[in-house]
Amino acid sequence: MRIPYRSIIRGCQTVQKLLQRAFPVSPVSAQWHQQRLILRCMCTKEERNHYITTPIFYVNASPHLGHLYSAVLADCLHRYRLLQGCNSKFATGTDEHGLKIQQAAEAAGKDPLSFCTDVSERFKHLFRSCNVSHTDFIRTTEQRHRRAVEHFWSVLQNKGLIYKGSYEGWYSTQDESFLTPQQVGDALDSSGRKIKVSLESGHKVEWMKEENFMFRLSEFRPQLRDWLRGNPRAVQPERFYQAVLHWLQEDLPDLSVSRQRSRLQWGIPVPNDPEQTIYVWLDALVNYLTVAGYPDKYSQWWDVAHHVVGKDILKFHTIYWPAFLLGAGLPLPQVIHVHSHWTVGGKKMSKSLGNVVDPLERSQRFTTDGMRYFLLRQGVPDSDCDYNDQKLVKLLNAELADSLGGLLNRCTAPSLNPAQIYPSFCPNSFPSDQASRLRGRAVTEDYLMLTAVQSLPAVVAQHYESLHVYKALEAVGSCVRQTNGFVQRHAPWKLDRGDSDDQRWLDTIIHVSLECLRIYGTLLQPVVPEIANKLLSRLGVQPGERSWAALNFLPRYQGQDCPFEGRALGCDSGVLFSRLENPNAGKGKPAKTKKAANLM
Ligand SMILES: Nc1ncnc2c1ncn2[C@@H]1O[C@H](COP(=O)(O)OP(=O)(O)OP(=O)(O)O)[C@@H](O)[C@H]1O
Repeated sequence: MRIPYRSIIRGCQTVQKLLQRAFPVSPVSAQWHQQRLILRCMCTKEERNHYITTPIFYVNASPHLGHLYSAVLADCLHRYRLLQGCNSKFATGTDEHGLKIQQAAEAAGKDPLSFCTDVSERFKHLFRSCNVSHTDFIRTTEQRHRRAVEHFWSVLQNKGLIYKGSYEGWYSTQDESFLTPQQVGDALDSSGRKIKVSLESGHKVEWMKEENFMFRLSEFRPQLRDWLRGNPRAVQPERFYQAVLHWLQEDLPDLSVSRQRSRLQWGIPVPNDPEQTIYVWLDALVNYLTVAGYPDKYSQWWDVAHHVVGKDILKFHTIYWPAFLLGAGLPLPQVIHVHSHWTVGGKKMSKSLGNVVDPLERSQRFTTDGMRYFLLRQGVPDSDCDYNDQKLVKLLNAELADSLGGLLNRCTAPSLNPAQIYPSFCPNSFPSDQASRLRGRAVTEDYLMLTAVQSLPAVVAQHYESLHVYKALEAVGSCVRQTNGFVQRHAPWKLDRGDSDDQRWLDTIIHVSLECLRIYGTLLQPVVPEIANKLLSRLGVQPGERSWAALNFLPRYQGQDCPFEGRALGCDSGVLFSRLENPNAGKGKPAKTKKAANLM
């Protein structure tokens, strides 16, 4: 049985109330126990496998920032699952068939396969450079995929769901999409000629009339509605779920699933009918099954599939794809996570429009983790986000260089930490029981900070799971600010080292701050793996001590042993994140570090 995360949280909230009754003097204790409970429940045996996919990207041109965004969102979810101790399969790849590619290859004077190989390699290179840790990269021109598509087609055909018919209507080659008359409007092309366009994408459409194979999509409307009504979290966020339900109120005509071979040669031929080529979207969507192992052994992964897709392909993933799967008698994806678009000057960044930001060049200029952090910190699944270099530099300097990097500098600076160790925690200076608090040196804000950091893993987990990564990063950022405030408030550099009480308090301040940093570093691994590694290595946290289960914040406060206390810090490999220059001031060279300035 799977226990949804929300039920765990609700259950934990009930348990928290009971614990608060059991530990009336220390609400923090109750939270500590709540967190343990959540950590233990996180990855139950039944939830061990996860299969995460990005869309496969169309290779009609080089990758842009929007593609990298889809990939790092999915990568973040995959890395988070691994941290939880789950088995996670993470697939991405390239979509290589269709008329657009046939035409692009012709224009480039190349044969389609070498054209595809060339662009596919660019996607692979980008993902490698940006630490996208996919476990499979599929190309739809591979033999394993052709076999899966042919099998899938035969299953649908044997069930009587595909029939030979005649399609007449509007078609957008640019979107590889069929449109109803209501989805089409008038426009003028660049030379002022009247044309018909898709109202949604603005791309040109043409009237198409040809004999081809049709899929009985209309039969699936009731089943699709039942699925969505019974699974209100199947499409997230909510606004996209509502959009799909709305579409399902309208007519759902049967769908053409092949093109005449005379028009489209670059694709998989329909089994037993060499005059027809399989529709590129049916071909592309089956990639998720191919990677899971279809048609052989696939249920281990297929039963736990999560798709991450842009809103431009919502209909394909929430109507066509589930209908094909229902037709083939296969389970539906668990969740379809939808995200909005990166825009430039308010317009969707798109290969066809050419208004693209080169993600490779930007990640070289602003670092890989800088780009990952910016995309995940600013990208909001529900609404579009405009890309801007200045905004990026400002955000990275404030949050990674000054706030997080500054905190690490302070706590590891030889001036404050001459022994370069994880110093001791003194329970008398920071007592956990209410009665002794007046005798300690910690103040109310310090206790509030502990409570915030204590509950941070559960907060972050919830946001990672729903792919609201920006909310997770907001929560981490707020705790980092509180920890900086803690250090600033007690100004350890002003304490008298000759006084044993002051020295114990100084050590406690540093111990607590390092513990906070350890939690931040562990939680940030899915977003900024290199920075998190640098931070945790500097703290002396070993690779085996970086999992979700190892979070266990500030055990000394609970009277337990802390494995880090007294341990030597790792070596100093420089500032955590070098400040970037404003792109207007110079061409994005790393600015002088503010290491000294960050110290006090
Ligand atoms: N501007 C964007 N912002 C966020 N994600 C995007 C953006 N553009 C594309 N994507 C991601 O890439 C997926 C597939 O995009 P596709 O390969 O069609 O790129 P495109 O630039 O939209 O191409 P085209 O302009 O040829 O339609 C989208 O579903 C989405 O996941």
